[in-house]
Amino acid sequence: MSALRFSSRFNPMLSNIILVQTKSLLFSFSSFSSSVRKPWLEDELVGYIFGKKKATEVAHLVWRHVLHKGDIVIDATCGNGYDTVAMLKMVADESGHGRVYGMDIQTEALENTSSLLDETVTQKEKELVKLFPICHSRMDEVLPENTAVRLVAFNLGYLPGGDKGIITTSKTTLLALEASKKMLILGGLISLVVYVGHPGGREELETVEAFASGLCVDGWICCKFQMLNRPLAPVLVFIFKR
Ligand SMILES: C[S@@+](CC[C@H](N)C(=O)[O-])C[C@H]1O[C@@H](n2cnc3c(N)ncnc32)[C@H](O)[C@@H]1O
Repeated sequence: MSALRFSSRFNPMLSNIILVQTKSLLFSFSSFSSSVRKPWLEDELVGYIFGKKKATEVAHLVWRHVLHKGDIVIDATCGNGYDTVAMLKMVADESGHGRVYGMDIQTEALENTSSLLDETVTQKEKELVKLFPICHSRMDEVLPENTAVRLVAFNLGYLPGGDKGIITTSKTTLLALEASKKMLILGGLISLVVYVGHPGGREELETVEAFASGLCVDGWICCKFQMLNRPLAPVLVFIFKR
């Protein structure tokens, strides 16, 4: 596993130091998804490195690099719906193709997601979203058999503004990762934003890392983005199926 260090010495105002542990750099994704250079992706990564972009923004940019109109995607943790809306915008097309299968164990989260969809997308686009009040470990039960999934996204932890006691857990996250692995098509991505500041968060990150580290190099590219001097900052993990 290679490691790159980006230090803030180019700009003394900035204090972030980032460790990028990767079996291959993020840019390797481009050789599989498109040969066209995407300067905005570079901008977002540089923004993240210099503390101007959030982990979720980087995740959305990476999704945009992988997704096409008409794709089928899974939001494994709908929460307040921001990720659902972001991925819907990337896959929805005029002909009504593209699907977002969203799930959350809290009905409050699904209601928030539904309200955000009402506010931000058209009724036709909203019809492309299917929401399920279930644990993401059961995702294979709600998707039609042999569905070709391009993206499974996890934004782990608790519902912002909700009950902080209801959180994702290592056990069900691992089961959901195993299910995602089976459903993903070649060129697909499992994307995780992992929070470590709450009880169980660090253990959950270790579970995610162990899962990703165990995938064969021939079939998968697995990388992690982590702030070194902000130990409670969210960690980004991308698992790309070659
Ligand atoms: C950090 S929030 C997600 C934020 C969301 N993606 C957004 O854009 O607003 C994490 C969500 O995961 C949900 N969750 C917890 N355990 C879950 C499970 N086993 N299956 C599905 N969702 C779960 C929580 O209810 C919470 O709404």
